[in-house]
Amino acid sequence: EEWQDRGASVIRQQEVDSSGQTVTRTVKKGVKDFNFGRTLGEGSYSTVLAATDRQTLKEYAIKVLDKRHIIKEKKVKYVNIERDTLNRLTEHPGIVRLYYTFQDERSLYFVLDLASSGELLGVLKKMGSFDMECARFYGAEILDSVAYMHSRGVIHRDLKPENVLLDKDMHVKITDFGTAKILPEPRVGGAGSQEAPGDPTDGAETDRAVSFVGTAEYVSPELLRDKNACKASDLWAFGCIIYQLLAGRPPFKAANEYLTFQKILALDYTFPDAFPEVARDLIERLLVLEPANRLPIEHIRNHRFFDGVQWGKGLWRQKAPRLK
Ligand SMILES: Nc1ncnc2c1ncn2[C@@H]1O[C@H](COP(=O)(O)OP(=O)(O)OP(=O)(O)O)[C@@H](O)[C@H]1O
Ligand SMILES: O=C(O)C[C@H](Cc1nc2cc(Cl)cc(Cl)c2[nH]1)c1ccc(Cl)cc1
Repeated sequence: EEWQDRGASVIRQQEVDSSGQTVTRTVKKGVKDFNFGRTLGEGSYSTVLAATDRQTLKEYAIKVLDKRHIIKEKKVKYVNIERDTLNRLTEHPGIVRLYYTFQDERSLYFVLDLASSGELLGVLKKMGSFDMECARFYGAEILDSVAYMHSRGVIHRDLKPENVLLDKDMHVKITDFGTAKILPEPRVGGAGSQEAPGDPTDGAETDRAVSFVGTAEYVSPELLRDKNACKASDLWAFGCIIYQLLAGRPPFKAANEYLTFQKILALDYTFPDAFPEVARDLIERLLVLEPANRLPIEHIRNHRFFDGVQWGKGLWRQKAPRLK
């Protein structure tokens, strides 16, 4: 039997020895337990490699960060936020799972689920755009994953097709939690415990200097206006993603970031001709300037756009639709 202390790299294994005694061995996972393979990609502060556990032969993605670089670039906070956030999000198929973290003298290591089919953005670019069946399936898996994150008090804050990875069966694995926000535990019975998703008191960035702004095309108006991100900010990004899956481009895109921000604040976007009406209706209820007026997740699940979707385990067990 094997259980592991979340996030630490300590694994305890129980075995029964020859005299019938139960023995618990403490095993520390480290670099030498893995065979490293091809490079899956590079980040600003990281390299992600495919790797195989030499004992179990299980395949992982290992994100390697250079300590000196992390310290020099003042990214220590982001690395520890990524670790703490992933440690809270361990029970959902749509979130890249963190198995262990460890370090050696030079580097830090995140041992993660391997998402071997790359980024949703890459697949979307290859297809041009998705048909309604594919947009509905990927929209549903992303929404189900966001609902789980929010239920665990986590706001992603940088949802976009690059951060939606795909596993070998073409199911969603959301990644990149270094810029997520972990909401303070709601006070039991206190005024704040009835928070609405768009309620600015729901643990939004209270410090004056905003610590993080997402990616221009998906940034919410409240983050641009009041420097406050809330759960509903992820629903704004979700609306942008659904639009992009069907249109092949995001709703707010201009020649530079400043002009993109102007379009967002002015809600200046249009739908291409022949854009499916049921998708248009959903998007119009998500791309709403006032966060509290955006459709809450339970209402999104019941929207006509998702008619026919089996929510829950069925969604994750079914075969992903063939991209056409
Ligand atoms: N679990 C994973 N499985 C497969 N590929 C991954 C996984 N995690 C990241 N990658 C790929 O590795 C690359 C680097 O990812 P990483 O998260 O280290 O940096 P990033 O977030 O893409 O870049 P930045 O740090 O600049 O935001 C990305 O292109 C991503 O597609
Ligand atoms: O063992 C743990 O889980 C806790 C450590 C905490 C930690 N040790 C660090 C050392 C350095 Cl130099 C930089 C960062 Cl960001 C560091 N973060 C850790 C190790 C590896 C990773 Cl990927 C994240 C955090």
